[in-house]
Amino acid sequence: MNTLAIAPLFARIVDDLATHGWSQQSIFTPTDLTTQLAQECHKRAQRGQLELAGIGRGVAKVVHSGIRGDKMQWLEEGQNAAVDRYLGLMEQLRVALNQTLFLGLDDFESHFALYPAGAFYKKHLDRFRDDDRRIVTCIAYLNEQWLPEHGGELRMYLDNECVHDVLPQAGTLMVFMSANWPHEVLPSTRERLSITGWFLRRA
Ligand SMILES: O=C(O)CCC(=O)C(=O)O
Ligand SMILES: [Fe+2]
Repeated sequence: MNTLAIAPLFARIVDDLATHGWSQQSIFTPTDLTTQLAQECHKRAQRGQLELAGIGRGVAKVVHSGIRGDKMQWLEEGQNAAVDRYLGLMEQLRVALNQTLFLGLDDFESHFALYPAGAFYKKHLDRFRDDDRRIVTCIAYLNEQWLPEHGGELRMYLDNECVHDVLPQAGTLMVFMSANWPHEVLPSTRERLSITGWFLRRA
């Protein structure tokens, strides 16, 4: 595998994905960027710009609070410097994934997510029944000083009935193959912020 031109952080993610289909990086987004992204997410929430997240896509989308209780807003380029910087990091990761794993990823979609205390997202796969473009899931967590007693873990259901829990700690990036790993968000005792995104393959 030729990973010579790829920065070590991205190379580690690529290697993890190639060997076991997921990667957890506890120091991915720089501290200043993480703080700015959390501030931007809060600002949008205060302005009432976040909407209750749904299940499914387009006309098939329904809000179902028994399945997920987060609020979200899709990210767009050119609205905020921190968001643009984050999208730039994801673009570097997209190029690294294509160079090494030949995934043919040609787009990235992502949204801020805010889980109020007590909210959760039940076990699911990140694929819609009628759309298999989502290939790789990436989640960046924005929560300073998250402690185990706060709950809110991302629970990954791995092979052989094993689970792997990830604390939504600021700076952590979780990356996994969207079709392979069922996962859920456990309820937390405090508000939980993140950016969830997907690398997409051509339709
Ligand atoms: O925030 C997380 O840890 C996971 C979110 C998730 O599974 C999703 O939005 O599909
Ligand atoms: Fe998910």
